[in-house]
Amino acid sequence: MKYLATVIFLLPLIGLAQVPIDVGIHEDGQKLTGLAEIWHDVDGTSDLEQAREAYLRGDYRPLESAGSTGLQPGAFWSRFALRNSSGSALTLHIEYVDHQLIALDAFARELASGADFERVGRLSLADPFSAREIPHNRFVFELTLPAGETAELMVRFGSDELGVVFPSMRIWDPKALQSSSKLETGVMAFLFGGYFLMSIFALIGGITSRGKIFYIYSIYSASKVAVWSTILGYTHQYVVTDHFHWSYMSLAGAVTILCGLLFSRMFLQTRKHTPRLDYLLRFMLVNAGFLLVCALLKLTALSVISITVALLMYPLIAVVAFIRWRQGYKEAIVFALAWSLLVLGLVVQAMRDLGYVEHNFINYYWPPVASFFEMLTIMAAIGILVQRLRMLKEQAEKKYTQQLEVSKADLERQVQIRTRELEAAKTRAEQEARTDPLTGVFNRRSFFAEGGHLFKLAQRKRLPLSLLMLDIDHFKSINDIHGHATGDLALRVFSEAIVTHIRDIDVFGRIGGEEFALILSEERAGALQTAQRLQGEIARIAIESNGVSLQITASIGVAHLSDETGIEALLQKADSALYLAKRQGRNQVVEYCGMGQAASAGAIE
Ligand SMILES: Nc1nc2c(ncn2[C@@H]2O[C@H](COP(=O)(O)OP(=O)(O)OP(=O)(O)O)[C@@H](O)[C@H]2O)c(=O)[nH]1
Repeated sequence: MKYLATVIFLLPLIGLAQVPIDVGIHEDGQKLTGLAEIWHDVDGTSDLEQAREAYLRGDYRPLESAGSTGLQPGAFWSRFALRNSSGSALTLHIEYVDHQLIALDAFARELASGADFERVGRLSLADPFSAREIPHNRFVFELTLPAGETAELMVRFGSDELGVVFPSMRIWDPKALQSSSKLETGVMAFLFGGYFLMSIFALIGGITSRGKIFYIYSIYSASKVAVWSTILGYTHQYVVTDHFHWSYMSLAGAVTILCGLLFSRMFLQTRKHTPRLDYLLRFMLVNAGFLLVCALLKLTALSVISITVALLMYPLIAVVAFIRWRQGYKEAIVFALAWSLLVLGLVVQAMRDLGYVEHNFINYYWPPVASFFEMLTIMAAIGILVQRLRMLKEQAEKKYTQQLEVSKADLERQVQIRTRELEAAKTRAEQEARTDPLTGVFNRRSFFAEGGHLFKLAQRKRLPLSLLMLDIDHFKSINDIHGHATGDLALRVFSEAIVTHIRDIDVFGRIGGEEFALILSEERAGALQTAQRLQGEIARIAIESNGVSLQITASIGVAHLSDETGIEALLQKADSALYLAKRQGRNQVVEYCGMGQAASAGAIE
């Protein structure tokens, strides 16, 4: 029995135990504790004793993948040995290779000493950050190795219900880890500062332009700071130092995925231009919402499934952006490039998490750096979009101004035409109001108005004035025999004949039916002479009616201004003379010669 126990005890040293890793004073993190002896504690409940038993049973195997266990439940144990080959006592800092783990427990003893293992590290995400012996954003524990000693270590990597574990650790001397950590934090601070600046710029852009897209981008960029600082452990280190929980990583992830999806849908205008693909984006949004709820409720398995679905569907957005570019939306190609950068980073991360790609410095930082360049490129896409929209706006404004000027000139031209038309219409209306529509000479009202002026002038200045009343003889029979139209024609021709043979200053008008009146600024002799001349002109009128030439004559009564008070009185006198002319046989000029003249006063043949 004792022999058997000795064999079992020595077995690891003979067959299973891997060659110890030589460590010295200058350890720069290049050496890894390795994946040679790994054991999967499926339900995660085994303690050190049980892990040792599993080791002695030979259950520890090299990890088959490139670095990660893939998504697995429970815990993983790693066994390795470190040999101090420096010749003096060493203090080493052993750092977990990946971001964060739920819990890490490390035990050590001198190899082959048969001594009990001692705990050298106990790190838990749930513990306050101040509880960490080495204040580092990743799990680090300290190991002291006396000169020439080889230590055997058992490390437990606990991932709670389900998780991805990288069961290997970097070996550092404390100073090297410190300076590397400073450099790393400086680089990350630069990236976060960049995200933050982009967020602020976008916010200012949103406030000045009132563009919703700027606000979403601003939140998206800020969420990137949240998600990467949480994943990389800085939130636990600097912000939520006491009650950090793994679900905060899912929470930050859900928020950034939501923001990214909202931003993409808005930037690419998928609802309008690619409605079918937009349903997929909506599904992605619902999934991201689900992830948010799972994170809040701290449901590990569902969170992991949801985030996997979200990331698997991420490349779709680059495809949509490409389609939008093909539809003629120029900025979409820049967006497609940006999103592809992000997807590339996430693919690298996924490959690493699933154990297909080796875990190294480059693929560890690729995702946050790719994410940073994604945001920078999107910013450029927004810039191009804004520039294009501004140009379109300027062009539209220019076109609008030109059109406005053309319309204005058009309007002015139309107003001018209309004004001229209205003025002409007004003149016409005034003319029509003043003239007799049939003959075009003054009507009765304007004859009295115009004649009234002449009358008053003559009265005041004692100038001569005569008034002639003219009446076409037997006009009724012209109407009766030749028709009313011929009567009208006779009236027109008669008027024209008179107008043609009088002066411009004379006032001639139609005062009723076939009665006309003429005011002359002339003395008796001149007036009578004009009357006779007009009589002669009238007699010469020949009106063509139905092939017959029709002659007309007119009777004229003449009165001269003496002591009349108004033009009506003078007209009455002329009318008396006209009456006499009619009575005496028509076609003659009769002059009014005072009261009682009706018998014969001055008939002129
Ligand atoms: N065609 C036409 N006839 C008119 C117009 N105004 C009045 N008359 C006619 O003129 C005629 C005037 O007739 P009367 O007053 O009897 O005089 P007359 O026939 O000219 O006879 P004397 O004056 O005595 O020579 C009437 O028959 C009216 O109907 C008009 O605008 N057009």
